[in-house]
Amino acid sequence: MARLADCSRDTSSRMNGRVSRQQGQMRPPSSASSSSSSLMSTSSYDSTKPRAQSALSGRTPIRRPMTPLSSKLQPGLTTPLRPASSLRKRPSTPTLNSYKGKINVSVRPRPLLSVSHGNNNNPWFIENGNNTIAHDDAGEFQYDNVFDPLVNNRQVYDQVVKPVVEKAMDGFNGTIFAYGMTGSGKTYSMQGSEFEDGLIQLAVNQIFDTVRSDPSSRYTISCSFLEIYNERIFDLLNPESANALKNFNFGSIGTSAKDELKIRDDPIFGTKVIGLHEEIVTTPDDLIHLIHRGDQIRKTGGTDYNSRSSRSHAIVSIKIKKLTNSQEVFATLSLCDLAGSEKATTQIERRKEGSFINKSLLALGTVISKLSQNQGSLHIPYRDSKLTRLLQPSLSGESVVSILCTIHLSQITVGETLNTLRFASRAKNIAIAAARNGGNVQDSFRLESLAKELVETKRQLMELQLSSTKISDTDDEQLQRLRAENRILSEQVEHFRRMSDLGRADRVNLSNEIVSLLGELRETDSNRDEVIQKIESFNKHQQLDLEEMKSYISHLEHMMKTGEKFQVDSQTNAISKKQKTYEELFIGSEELSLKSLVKDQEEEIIELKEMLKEKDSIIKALRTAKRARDSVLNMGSNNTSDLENEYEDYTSAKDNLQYGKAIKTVTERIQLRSIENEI
Ligand SMILES: Nc1ncnc2c1ncn2[C@@H]1O[C@H](COP(=O)(O)OP(=O)(O)OP(=O)(O)O)[C@@H](O)[C@H]1O
Repeated sequence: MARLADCSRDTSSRMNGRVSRQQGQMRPPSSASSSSSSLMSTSSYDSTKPRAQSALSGRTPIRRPMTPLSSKLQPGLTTPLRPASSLRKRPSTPTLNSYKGKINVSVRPRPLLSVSHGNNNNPWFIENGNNTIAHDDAGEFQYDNVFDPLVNNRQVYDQVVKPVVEKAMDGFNGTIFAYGMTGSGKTYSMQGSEFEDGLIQLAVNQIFDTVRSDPSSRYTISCSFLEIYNERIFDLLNPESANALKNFNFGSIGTSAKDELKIRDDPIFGTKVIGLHEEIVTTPDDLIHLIHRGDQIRKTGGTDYNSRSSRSHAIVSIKIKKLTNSQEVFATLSLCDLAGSEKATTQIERRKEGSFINKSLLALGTVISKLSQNQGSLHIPYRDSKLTRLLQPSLSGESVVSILCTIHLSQITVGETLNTLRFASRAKNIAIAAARNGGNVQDSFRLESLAKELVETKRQLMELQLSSTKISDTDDEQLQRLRAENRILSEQVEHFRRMSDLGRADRVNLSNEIVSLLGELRETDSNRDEVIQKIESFNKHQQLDLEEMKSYISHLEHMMKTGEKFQVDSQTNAISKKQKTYEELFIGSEELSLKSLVKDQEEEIIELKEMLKEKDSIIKALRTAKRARDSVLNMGSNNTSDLENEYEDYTSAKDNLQYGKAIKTVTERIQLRSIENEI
C-alpha cells in the first residue's frame, strides 16, 4: 500500500498537453500492470516513443499497512468489495453469440507532481495488487483495476480497452469512456501525449492489426466523430457542423439550433444521430488522421484545473464489419472522452459550460445509480441529457462497457475524487448482457427480402381492402339491378309461355272448327277450294308464328340463365378478388372483362324487353283472333266472301305486326254486322 504524496493544481506544467515525469520514481508495475504485459499487442503501430525526462521532482509514495476495510467504511460511502477482476479476470458467461458480465471499472490517478501546495499527509492509499484505493476517512474502494499513478497508457489500455476491442472485432458493441473531474487525465488517457499514444490510437492499432492477421475475412471500417457541447450535438467530421460549432456562442444559441444533430431511436443500434457524417477508412493512419481532424475542432478552454480543458463530451465511433465466408458480424466501438466536472468558476462562459457539463454528468450519474440498483421496473431517465441518450444502448446492457475513472489525489480535490469513486462503485454493479450482431449473410439476405415482402404484402392488403370495398359496392348495385330485371324477365317469360300454350290450344280448336265449317260449305261453291287454300295458308302462318314464339321463349330462357350465371360469377369474383393480389385485380384484365360483360348484359336486356313488347302484341293479336273466330262461329250465316275479306284484313295487319289493330278492325266489323243482323 502506498501513501501518496500530495498533488496540486498544475497549470504551469502543461504546455500543449505535455507532461513530464521523473523516471525512476515509478514503483514496479503492479500485478495488473505486469500481467498486462503478456497481453500486449504486437501491433506494428505501437508507440515506441521514449518517456519524457521529468523536470518535476516526484515524491516517493509512503507505504503503510492497509487499514482493515471494516474500520474504514463510512455509511453512504461503502463499496462492497469483490474479487479484483477485469474483463479477462472477472467471471462472465460468454457464449458464442452472447456476453454476460458486469461493466468493467478502472481507476487511474493522475501522476504526482513536484509542486505541492498541500501538506504531506496525503490521505490516499493505493494497493495495486488488490486493486484497492483507500482514503483515511472515506474508506476503501475496490475496482476491476486501480492503477498506479505512474502506469503508462499501454498498461491502462491492456486492462481497460483491449478486451473490449477484441469483443468488438467479434461482433459485440463496445463502449469505453473516460470519466473524472477536470484535469484528472481523461484526455491524456484517451488521446495520449507527444510522448505516448492514447487509448484511441492503441485501439486503432489493434483493430488494424486484427484485420491484417485475418486475411480470410473481409473487413469494412468506418468512423464518425461527434461532440456534445452545451447540450447540442455537433459533427466533428462535417465542415458545416464544425463551422457552426466555431461560431457557436451563447448569443447565437437560437440561430445555430438548426446546425445541431438530432438523436433518433434505431432498431439496430439503439440510438442513432441523424445525418452524422461517417467515413470508411482503410488504414490506421487514415483513421487517426480523421480523428485528429475532428479533434482540432473540438471545443476546449481553460478551467481552474486545466488550461486546455475539454468543454464537451466527445465520442469517436468506429464501426467494424467483418465478413467471413457467409458469416457477417458487425459492431460499433465507441470511445468517449467526457468533459470534466468542475466547481463554479469565475468566468461567465466557463460557468455556463460548466453548468451544462455538470448537468449531463449528473444525469449520467443518476442513470448509473438507477441501473446499479438492478431493478428492472425502475424508470431510467436516459432522456435527461444528450449524453445519457447517446450512451443508452451501451448502459442498458447491450454493449461491453469499460469505464476509466481518472482522479486527482490532492487534498483540495478530495470531494471531487470521492464523487468519482462513488460513481465508479455504482457503475461496477451494472450488468451486461450483450449479443453478437450479425449472422449468416444468406440468412440475413433472406430475412431482409422476407421483411421487404412482408411490408409489400401488407401494403397490397391494405389497398386491396380499400378497393374491394369500392368494387363490392359497385358489384352490389349492378347485381341488385340485374336481379330485379331478371325477376321481371322471368315473370314475363312465364306469362308468355302460358299465353303460348293457351294460343296453341286455341289454334287447335280453331283449325278443327274451321275444318268443320268448311265441311258445311256447299260443295258446289266455286271459291271453296280457294277459301280452303287461304285457311291452310293462315294455319301455316300461325304455325310459323308459334315456332317463332317458341324460339323467343327459349332465347329468353337462355338469357335468364346467362343472367343468373353472371350473378353467381359476380359473387364468386367478388370473393376471389379479395384473395387476389392488387396487381391481378387492377392491372389484370379481370375488371375490364367484368365491366364489358355487364355492359353486354344490359344491352341484351334492352333487346329482350323490345322483343317482349313485340310478343305481347302478338299474344294480344292471337287473343283477338280467337275472339273473332268465336264471333264467326256464333254468327253461323257468314258468307265466304265476308270471311275472306276479313281474313285478308287480318293477315295484312299481321304482316305489318299490327295484329291488335287488324283484329280490332275485324272485331268491330263483325260486331257491327251482328247488330245489323239483329236489326
Ligand atoms: N497520466 C498522466 N501522465 C502525465 N500527465 C498527465 C496524466 N494525466 C493527466 N496529465 C496531464 O494533466 C493535464 C490535464 O489532463 P487532461 O487534459 O487529460 O485532463 P482532463 O481530465 O481531460 O481534463 P478536462 O476534463 O478539463 O478536459 C494535462 O496537462 C495532462 O498532460
